[in-house]
Amino acid sequence: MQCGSGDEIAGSPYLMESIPSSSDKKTLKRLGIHSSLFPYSQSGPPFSTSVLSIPRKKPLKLDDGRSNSWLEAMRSSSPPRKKILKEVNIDVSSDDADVAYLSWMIKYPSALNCFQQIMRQARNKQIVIFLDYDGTLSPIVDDPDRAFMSNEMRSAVSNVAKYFPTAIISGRSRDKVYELVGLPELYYAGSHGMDIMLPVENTLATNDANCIKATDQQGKEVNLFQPARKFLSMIDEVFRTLVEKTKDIKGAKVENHKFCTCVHYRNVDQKNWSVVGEYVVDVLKGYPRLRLTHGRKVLEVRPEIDWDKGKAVEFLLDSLGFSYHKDVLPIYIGDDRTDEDAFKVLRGKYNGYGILVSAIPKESKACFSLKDTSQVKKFLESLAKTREVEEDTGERS
Ligand SMILES: O=P(O)(O)OC[C@H]1O[C@H](O[C@H]2O[C@H](CO)[C@@H](O)[C@H](O)[C@H]2O)[C@H](O)[C@@H](O)[C@@H]1O
Repeated sequence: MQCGSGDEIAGSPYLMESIPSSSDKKTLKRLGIHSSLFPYSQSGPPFSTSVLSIPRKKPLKLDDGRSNSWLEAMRSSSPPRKKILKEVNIDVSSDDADVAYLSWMIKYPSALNCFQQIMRQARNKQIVIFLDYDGTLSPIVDDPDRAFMSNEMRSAVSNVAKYFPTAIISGRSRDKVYELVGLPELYYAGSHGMDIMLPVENTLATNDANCIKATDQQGKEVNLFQPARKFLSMIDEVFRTLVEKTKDIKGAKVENHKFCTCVHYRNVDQKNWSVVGEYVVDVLKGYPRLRLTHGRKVLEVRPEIDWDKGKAVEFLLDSLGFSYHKDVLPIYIGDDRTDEDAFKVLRGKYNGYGILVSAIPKESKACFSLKDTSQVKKFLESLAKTREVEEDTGERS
């Protein structure tokens, strides 16, 4: 089965060269984020190293190469393509951009073009679908409160869930993403996987110390797996401090996602990005058990626990009874750096497929790509249709 580079999944995509992004460097610099906040080696792909750890006692510095990579990652965190090209002062025609995108697709082929191959690989396996929300099911918009998914997308997701276990894994709070998606038949994980809702019959979750019983939106008893429970009040405190700190920065918006909080800078004048970055870093100096990551024009504060979207995928697969890797083909569709943790887990352990949603070339651990949310919808529709036909013709029962 082909994955990315056109070779077998095992190994080959890693042999490809990274696509460097100088725009990210500039962005982080503008955000005033300090290099000592970024303890990871930058020799690998930028996404997999996108976690900022707040230093315990070290002074903050901004002057080594590592911070530049982090800055680059921040800068490139948002299409549209034309704007990005303008931001990095590259004089390219759209033809050049198209060529760059097409070359990138050699490594990350379209999941639509490779659909038959994906289905062949799924033969005799249970497909499990994982979906990110923002930028995957809903287009990126300026106001996070208005990031709605279309009814057509909702029905595509609902159809897929008729045939395959389907989970949403979002950086938003679980309640918020449930409200936006509104499909009770799905599994939901909010706060980057730190808040997972499972049926009460799920014994794996029931036996875990991080698990509590609760009721869902329909009043049904459920298990909630919340590995960062003890950080609840700390996150709330940081949220309130960040709201206060950034209240005079026009366009800054702070969201409370229960187990993490974030500061949006999408609508902040670029000359003030460094102020936003400095304020967040300043606040976090008082909280050594929290760390900083970033998404698309957003700085995210979360507990420094060994948990991310990748861990959430593993937990959900185990909980749903798919611990035996050969029986399952997990597919994860996402657009964000935080989704890279999940892509990595899928590749490494399950021979599953990460699909990156991106209209611009980006280095990723995904195997395939889709250009935008409309292609995501098409892919989901094809999955449901294919399985429906297979069941109708008795090819699969
Ligand atoms: O994991 P996700 O479901 O992708 O959530 C990640 C973040 O998504 C939201 O922010 C992003 O989308 C907004 C609406 O399109 C956009 O305005 C913002 O710039 C993006 O970063 C959400 O508001 C964040 O809290 C999530 O962490």
